[in-house]
Amino acid sequence: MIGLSGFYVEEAGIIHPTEAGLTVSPARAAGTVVVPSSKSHTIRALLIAACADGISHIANCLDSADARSCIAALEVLGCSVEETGRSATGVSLAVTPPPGGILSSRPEAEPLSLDVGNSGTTLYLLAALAAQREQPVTFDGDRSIRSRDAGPLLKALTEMGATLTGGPRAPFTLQGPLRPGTCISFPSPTSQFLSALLLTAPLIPASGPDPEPTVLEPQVLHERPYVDMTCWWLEAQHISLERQEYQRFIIPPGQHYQPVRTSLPGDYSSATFWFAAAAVTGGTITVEGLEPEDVQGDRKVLDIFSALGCTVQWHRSDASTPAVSVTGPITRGGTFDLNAMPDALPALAAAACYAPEPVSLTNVPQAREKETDRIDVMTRELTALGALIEEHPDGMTVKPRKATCSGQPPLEGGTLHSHGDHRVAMAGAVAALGAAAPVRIIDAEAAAVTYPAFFAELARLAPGSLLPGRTEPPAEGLA
Ligand SMILES: O=C(O)C1=C[C@@H](OP(=O)(O)O)[C@@H](O)[C@H](O)C1
Ligand SMILES: C=C(OP(=O)(O)O)C(=O)O
Repeated sequence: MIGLSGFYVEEAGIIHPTEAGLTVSPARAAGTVVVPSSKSHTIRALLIAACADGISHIANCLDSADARSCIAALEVLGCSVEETGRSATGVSLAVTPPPGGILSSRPEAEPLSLDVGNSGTTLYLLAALAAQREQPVTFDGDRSIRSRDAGPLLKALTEMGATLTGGPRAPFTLQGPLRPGTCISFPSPTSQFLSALLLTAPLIPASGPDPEPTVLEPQVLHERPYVDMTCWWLEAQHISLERQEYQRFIIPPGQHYQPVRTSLPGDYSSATFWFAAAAVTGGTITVEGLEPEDVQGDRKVLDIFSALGCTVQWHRSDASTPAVSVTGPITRGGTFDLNAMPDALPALAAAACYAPEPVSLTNVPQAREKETDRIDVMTRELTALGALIEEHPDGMTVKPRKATCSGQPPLEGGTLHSHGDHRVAMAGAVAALGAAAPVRIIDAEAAAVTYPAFFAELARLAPGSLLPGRTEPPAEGLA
């Protein structure tokens, strides 16, 4: 325990908000930060390891609520997951699948219940894998998970042979086995449905010497880079797969996963909050831990900050790890298609409040189907702080207020509710850095879903932004 205050409790480098919420005061953000490991890579690595023939050793796995939800679900399926090391950005894990693997089971075995917490990636990807088991497995999660529609994925799995009870939202129960040789045409408004079937199809047992492949034909597909990430993992696993762009995937059954032995890169979606903090406050933030050429689609947010007039610079030398700096402020507006990077919407919406020209975030209807309806929630919460936002079915336009043009802070301060969404909580904190007065963030602890150390890092990078020792936000003005 480092210290206790009216606003937060800091323990082992993590700031826990008190019940009153966490108050973020206007402050300039600058400095260097190492971001935590990628959530999307971590969950894929863990799932592949859980299905592999042998023990995996995965370095720099994300240590966050979503990652822990995935691990807990795999443990219920019989995996042993042991921490073998720890760094500032992640944990090293040894993953030992149960004898026969997590996909084998007897039909008469007791049904199992998995709680995926807040993790949609775990829910969808693991539901498809577990649908191969002959033992029924029930999936459930928190309120947000119970509101997310898994219908198209569940329908595809039943067409492949699974028996479904409940749905289309959690809780639902799946019982296998799946059969090879089906051709499935399905909408994948979240790329996670396609990723789930791509990870599952190779492992379906082959029936006979010349088994028919599984053919996947997604009809509507958002977030293509996440599909590329899944295919990147399958390629690393030497899985044979024939692919026609994003239209058709032909996957022979009877394949196997090998133990994973790798170290995972940092998370571009988490880094986006620091890029946005630099853009809002006009400081320079250097982010370490990211792979410049990684398959993560949110890598492209750097192009957006550049188009908004920020300076983006990669620092690469043989002697040091790569780092990227973003320097604000935002000097221009623009229109940006976020279809490939829906998770960037909350941070970009917060940063857009500080643009001198309109910023439109478009073609991202699936952002309404995340932990919250992020288009609606970000519009409402930023508007309550003084922003001028027009909501569209597939995005939003953030307009400059007169105040912005006259040099006044564009946001007034006040209260922002995260609605339990980690990215809304962190985006709210970023928005607060440039406001005229402090912003109290309700449910700030949601940040722990992907970035438990976020507020501790904010306190370090933006001195004065978090005020220990007070029980109420200052009535007016800068603290
Ligand atoms: O496949 C993945 O790892 C993810 C895909 C995206 O979700 P959706 O496909 O639900 O949009 C993204 O929002 C989520 O953070 C991770
Ligand atoms: C949408 C997200 O995650 P998930 O779908 O895994 O809950 C996210 O992290 O923003």
